[in-house]
Amino acid sequence: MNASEPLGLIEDLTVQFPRRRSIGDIRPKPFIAVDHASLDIRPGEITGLVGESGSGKSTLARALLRLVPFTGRVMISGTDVGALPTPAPLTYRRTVQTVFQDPLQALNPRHKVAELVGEPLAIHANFGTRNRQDRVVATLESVGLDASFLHRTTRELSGGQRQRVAIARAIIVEPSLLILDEALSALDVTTAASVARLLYGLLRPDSAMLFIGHDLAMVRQLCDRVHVMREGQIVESGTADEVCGTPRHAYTQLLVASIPRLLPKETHELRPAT
Ligand SMILES: Nc1ncnc2c1ncn2[C@@H]1O[C@H](COP(=O)(O)OP(=O)(O)OP(=O)(O)O)[C@@H](O)[C@H]1O
Repeated sequence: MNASEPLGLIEDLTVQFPRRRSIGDIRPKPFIAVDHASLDIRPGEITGLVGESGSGKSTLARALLRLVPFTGRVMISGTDVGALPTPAPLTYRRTVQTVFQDPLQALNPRHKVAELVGEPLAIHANFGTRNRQDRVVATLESVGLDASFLHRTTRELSGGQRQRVAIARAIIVEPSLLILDEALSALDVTTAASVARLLYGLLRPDSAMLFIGHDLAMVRQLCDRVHVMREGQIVESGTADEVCGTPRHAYTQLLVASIPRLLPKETHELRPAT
């Protein structure tokens, strides 16, 4: 895949949810959570998706994962996602992995780190079946944890370490697209910054990340390009510096104005010098 070719192409994506009937309302109109949204996701980049709570960011991500019905066109790594059955086949589920805000919900508390990180290799049986243990250790090391963590449960880890385990579990099957849905939001600033730095190291030229978040200061540091979502629509798109530095849409201006002026020191210079 060459860098000019998008890894993900989302055109006119619309997701509607039926509303419950209310008294006297025979057929209420469906609720439109994502409203004709278009964006692309380029390889080798971290694409940001920002917007206030309820603006439709997670629903857009769920459409990419083929978890909700949608109209419009979604192409991820050459797969026409709308043409896939629900649930999506294993081969596609390997292609797109997600890390959520709360790793305690996503990770079985009775399982040890070795099982949690190794499990996707068992699920995706055709992928990396040899030297499974070595691969688990190498993946843990790539997220800054070592073999001494293998036999701990998630309750024996800090929030940052848990999120690193969740990232290791997602990347062990080498997805083309890693969706980070508020993945840093529950972490303190220092820990979030160190996990954000880690994300750079994990980005391959043929893979991409979709970073969903509220924190525009973090998004500006972390992302290459940013899309701003409001009431299901993409209202502004551009490079992180354009969108966060010289926002054009009034809504983005409001979001930017809400960034604390004094950013904590740790959020500066997340990107390695180029
Ligand atoms: N399964 C569902 N049925 C009905 N409405 C839904 C469903 N899932 C989401 N919604 C609604 O769609 C809207 C968008 O929700 P979504 O979770 O995508 O927003 P978000 O931008 O990710 O918010 P947050 O930042 O709080 O996670 C919300 O009003 C939500 O209540």
